[in-house]
This record gives sequence, structure tokens and C-alpha cells, in this order.
Amino acid sequence: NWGEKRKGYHAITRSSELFFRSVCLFLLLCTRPCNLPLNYVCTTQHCFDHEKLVRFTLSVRKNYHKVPYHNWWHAFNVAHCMYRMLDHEQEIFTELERQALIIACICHDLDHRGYTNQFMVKYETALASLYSTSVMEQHHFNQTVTILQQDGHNIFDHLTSDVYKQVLGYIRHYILATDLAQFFSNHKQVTRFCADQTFNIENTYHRNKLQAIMMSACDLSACAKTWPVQKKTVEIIYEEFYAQGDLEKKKGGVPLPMMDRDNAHNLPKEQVNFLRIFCEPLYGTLAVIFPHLSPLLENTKDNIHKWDNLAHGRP
Ligand SMILES: O=c1ccn(-c2cccc(OC(F)(F)F)c2)nc1-c1nc(Cl)[nH]c1-c1ccccc1
Ligand SMILES: [Zn+2]
Repeated sequence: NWGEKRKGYHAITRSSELFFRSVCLFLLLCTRPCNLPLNYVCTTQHCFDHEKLVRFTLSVRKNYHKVPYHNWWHAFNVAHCMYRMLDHEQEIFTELERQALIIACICHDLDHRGYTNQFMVKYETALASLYSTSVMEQHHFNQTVTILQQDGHNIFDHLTSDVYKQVLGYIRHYILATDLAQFFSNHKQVTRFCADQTFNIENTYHRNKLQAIMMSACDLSACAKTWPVQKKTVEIIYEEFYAQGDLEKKKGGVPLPMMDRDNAHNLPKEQVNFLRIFCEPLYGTLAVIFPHLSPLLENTKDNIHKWDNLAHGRP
């Protein structure tokens, strides 16, 4: 379960962590049927060329910056969460959707510099001049395509051109769904389908909205892990937020209170709000559709309780 796995995990040293990551990543993506040559790793229908998969994965890892939070380790955790989420639901999504979901997770924050979309737009960065909405998420997708187009990196080049376009369309939709600004609309749609019991997994629109909130759920999954992981991860996230706030002050701007280290005493209250506004509704809806995900909701509720105790000076 989510709790036990996590406790054991901390015992792993840094170096074996790296080994753990790369081994798991290949286990995440595919299992190779024994009757296929060694250089292929396959899921049931679509085979990845092993060498291309290694080259692609290492290039993806190289294109994450060493920022406090939005780094390779975050991308790996998000992909691991999606793998565990799909592990129980193999039959409802197609092979192509499952591959696209995992690849989208590992690529969803490619080339993140540790600054938010709001910051990129406010300070008129080059990327903000390229995209009018979801600036970083569109860049993350663009980076994904750029890596796929490098020699020997195209893990999808065995697909027909129509299926290739389809899988890239999936990946683009999934990565753009990780823009928190899209969360409320996506979540509201899925909640409405559940409330009026019209949710139909065969309906493409319903399917897309469910997959969008699954991406959010994996992206925010540190909010739904046990308290030690949530607390440690939030410290790292706020290290990145405060670095952005410091830069904003240096530019003569006024950062959001959440990004201002002079407001660090408000962090527990901010966390209660964030978990209540985003995470509790998100994991609540997913637990209705996928009951095996209810531990994520329970952990989120427990984390809200612990942040609330801290916010009110209770032990
Ligand atoms: O713990 C948190 C507290 C507050 N916010 C937050 C609150 C409003 C806005 C916002 O987005 C933006 F910063 F981009 F404006 C983020 N995000 C988290 C968080 N927790 C996990 Cl796990 N992932 C994130 C996250 C971080 C950056 C970005 C997205 C998710
Ligand atoms: Zn992310």
C-alpha cells in the first residue's frame, strides 16, 4: 500500500535510488514477452525498441533541471503513481492510452526552470511570448516532441502515421492537463458526470476528462502520500516557491504571499487551503470511480488534519 512502500523507500541510499529509478522505469513502461528478441520491450500489442527506449529515457532525464522540486525525481514519481493507478485498471484504457499516459507523466515538466506560468507571463519571458496559455505545459510538450525527433530516440516510430499522430495527441492532452489552471474545469465535468450518473467510459469526452484529472492526481500525488513524505515534499516545493519570490523581489516586484519567504509562518494554513481546494475533491472523485485509490483520499484527509494542527499550534 502507499504507506508501507514509502517507509521502506527512505532506507534506500542515493546511489541505489538512481538504480531503482531506471530499473523501475523500464518495468513501468513494458514487460517483454519471453518469445521476443532481447532488444525489444513490449506491452501486449506495441513493441518499444529497447535501445531507443533507453536513449529516450536518458535524454528526458537530462532535460530536467536541478531545481529543488520540478526535477527528474518529481517526473519519475508522477510516472510511478500513474503506473500504480493503471495497474488496477488495465482493461479500461487502450494500450496506446496507457503508454501515452506513462510517457506524458515522465515528460510533463520537461525543461521546467522552477518558475510558475504566472511568473513567466508577468516578466515577459521568451517562452511566454510563444504561448498565450499554459505556457510551461505547452513548452513541456514541445520538448517531448523535440526529444522524440532526435536520431534514435523515436520510441513510437514503429507506429503508422495515423496512430503516431493519435499517440502524440494523447500526450499533448495529458501534459496540458497538468496546468493547475485547467484543474477546476476538468474536475467539475467529471464530478457532474458522477453526480448525475451519466459517466460513460466509452464516451471520448468523458474519457478525456477522467484522464486529465488522473494526470492531476499523479502530479499532486505527494499531497496524498503519508505525512513524512508530504511534509518533506512541501518543504522542497516551498524552497522553489521562495526562490521565485526572492527573484521577483530582486526585479522590484511583489510576489504572491505563497511565494514570499517572509510569510513562511502561513505555510501550514496555505497547505490546508491547497489540500482542501485541490486535493481532497480530486482524490474524492477518483475514489468514487476507482475505489482502490481511496488510500490517496485518506492520506490527503490525514495530511489536512496534520497541517491544521500545525496552523493552530497543536502538537
Ligand atoms: O503543495 C502545494 C501548495 C501550493 N501549491 C500551489 C498553490 C496555488 C497555485 C499553484 O500553482 C502555481 F504555483 F503554479 F501557481 C501551486 N502547490 C502545491 C503543490 N503540491 C504538490 Cl504535490 N504539487 C504542487 C504544485 C506546485 C507548483 C505548481 C503546481 C503544483
Ligand atoms: Zn509536475
